[in-house]
Formats: sequence, structure tokens, C-alpha cells
Amino acid sequence: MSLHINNISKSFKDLKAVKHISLEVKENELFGLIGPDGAGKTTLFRILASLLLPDEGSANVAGFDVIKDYKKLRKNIGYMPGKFSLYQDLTVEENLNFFATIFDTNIEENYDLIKDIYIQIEPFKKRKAGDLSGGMKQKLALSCALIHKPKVLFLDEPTTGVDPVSRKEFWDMLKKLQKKDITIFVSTPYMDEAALCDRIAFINQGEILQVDTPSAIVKNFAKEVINIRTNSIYKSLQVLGKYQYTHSNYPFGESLHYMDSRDDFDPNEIKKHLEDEGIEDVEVQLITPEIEDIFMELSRE
Ligand SMILES: Nc1ncnc2c1ncn2[C@@H]1O[C@H](COP(=O)(O)OP(=O)(O)OP(=O)(O)O)[C@@H](O)[C@H]1O
Repeated sequence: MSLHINNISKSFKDLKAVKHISLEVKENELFGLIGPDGAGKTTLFRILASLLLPDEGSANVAGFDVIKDYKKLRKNIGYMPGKFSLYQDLTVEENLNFFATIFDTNIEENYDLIKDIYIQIEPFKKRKAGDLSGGMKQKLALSCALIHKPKVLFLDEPTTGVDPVSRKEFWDMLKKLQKKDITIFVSTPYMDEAALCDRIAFINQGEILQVDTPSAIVKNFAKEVINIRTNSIYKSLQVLGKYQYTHSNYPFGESLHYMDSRDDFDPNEIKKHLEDEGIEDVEVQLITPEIEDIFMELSRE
């Protein structure tokens, strides 16, 4: 195992940010921690990177205890915090050299590992980090987190605030890195990124709700999800909010998603009910649930 987390909890005064979390991450796995703002992702990352002490529990990363072996641990992990962590006044090249020096290495020694990523920002190597675009900053931060060839890479919300094209490129880079013998533990609030991970853990209000492969999570989800398109989403939400068989309903893109409280039901009944209430152009369709539907359902319990 590359990461072994056993019953970790952390409170800030009365607020329990992380509650009894236990998780295992295998070697060379691309593991995603998926949850909304305030779920406890950063707190867990900081504990695993030995930057914050847990109130209880233990964790071992790449064979090192996060408390007892923190010095060795830090040499063997890469950590890219959610907030931009580079020196804005240093150039791209200076930032990378700085991180290499801290870890007693140099850019040449591990260039192979960062080549594919660094090559994209190398033309701007004399530019100050503060003047880079969001996507470029992210590539520089990743290069800096990798420069000492860590065994485990922690990426805390690396794609938050990054445009969709750069987000896609970033995940492609992670897939390539994974093949170079690195375990990747990445967090994201974007549910669509869950499908790109080997396994995921849903986290909400400091608790892990479910851990599995994205496909198994979808396959094992017991409820049926109906996608509803109408010319009045808002009114439909209100009508279904009062409907006796509604289990849940919420806006989803330009449609709304509905789950019924019965085990067996005909989606056309929902269409008829909406039409009886004066809503026009109703289309209902049974769909494969999205990761977000499952997260919403698990968060209700
Ligand atoms: N140093 C701190 N002092 C007090 N409360 C904190 C501290 N750090 C985090 N919290 C609180 O702990 C909870 C979990 O925060 P955390 O940053 O771990 O969540 P997150 O999932 O990373 O979300 P975000 O994307 O908003 O950072 C939040 O309610 C946050 O306000």
C-alpha cells in the first residue's frame, strides 16, 4: 500500500473537519478524493503531507509515518496545495531551481519526469510566475512538486478555476505520470473528474461516504434516475417538490433529475403528473446515473 490512513480525525475548535477517516491507496493508483468546498479535503491533505497534526488516528505514506517519520516522508512526497504556492516574483526557471535545491537535486537530474509538462512552459522560463496564465501556473506548480521524483504526489484541487481545455490536458498529464511509478492522490470538487480516477472516495462534512471504482459506484447504485426536460424547470421543481412519490429532484444542467420513492414505477406517470399541473413540453427519460446524482443521494443519508 502506498497510503494507509487509519481513523484520522481533526477538529478546529468545535468544528469537526475530518471525522474518523480510514482509507487505503494502492501503489501507482490514481485515487480521487471527491467532495464540495468545506468537505475536509485540504485538512486531510495537510495531515498526510505532515503539515498538520491529527487529533487521533495514524497515517502512513510511502512507508513513512506522517508524525514519527515526517522528515523522510517530506523527501518522498510531492505536494501541490490548492492555493497557488509558487514565488510570484521569481521566474519560472527560478521557481523550479529553488524547489530542486531544497530537495538537493537539480533540474537536469529528473528532467525526464517533468519534461512533458515543463516543455509547455519552457518558452516562458524568464517570465515571473505571477504573470503566468492559470493553466501555466498549474503546470509550473506540478513541475515543482515533481522535481525530486516523489513516490506519492498529493494534488489538492489542482483544476479549480482552470479552464476546461487546461483541465483536460492536466488529467492527460496525470495519466502519463502514473505510468512513471508515482502514486497520485488528487482532490476535486468537480464530479465529472471522478470518472478519470482509478478509484474514488466521496467525502462530505468530514466523512467518507463511499470508496470504489467510478464504474462500480455507478453500477451498484440502486435507484433509478429520470431526466426531465420541460419549458419550465422552476415550476416543475415546485410541483415535484410536493408530489407524493418524489424521493428527490434537483436542477441538473438544463434539465432536472428526479428519483422516485417507489421501487417500481412508470416514468410516464411523472410526465402525466407534470402535464396535469399545467406544465407543457415534458420529456422524461430513464438515464444512467451520473456520479453527481450518486453523491447527492449519499449526502442525504
Ligand atoms: N485552520 C482552520 N481553522 C478553523 N477552521 C478551519 C481551518 N482549516 C479548515 N477549517 C474548516 O474545516 C472545514 C474543512 O475545510 P477544508 O479546507 O479541509 O475543506 P475542503 O474540502 O478542502 O474545502 P475548500 O475547497 O473550501 O478548501 C471547513 O469548514 C473549514 O472552514
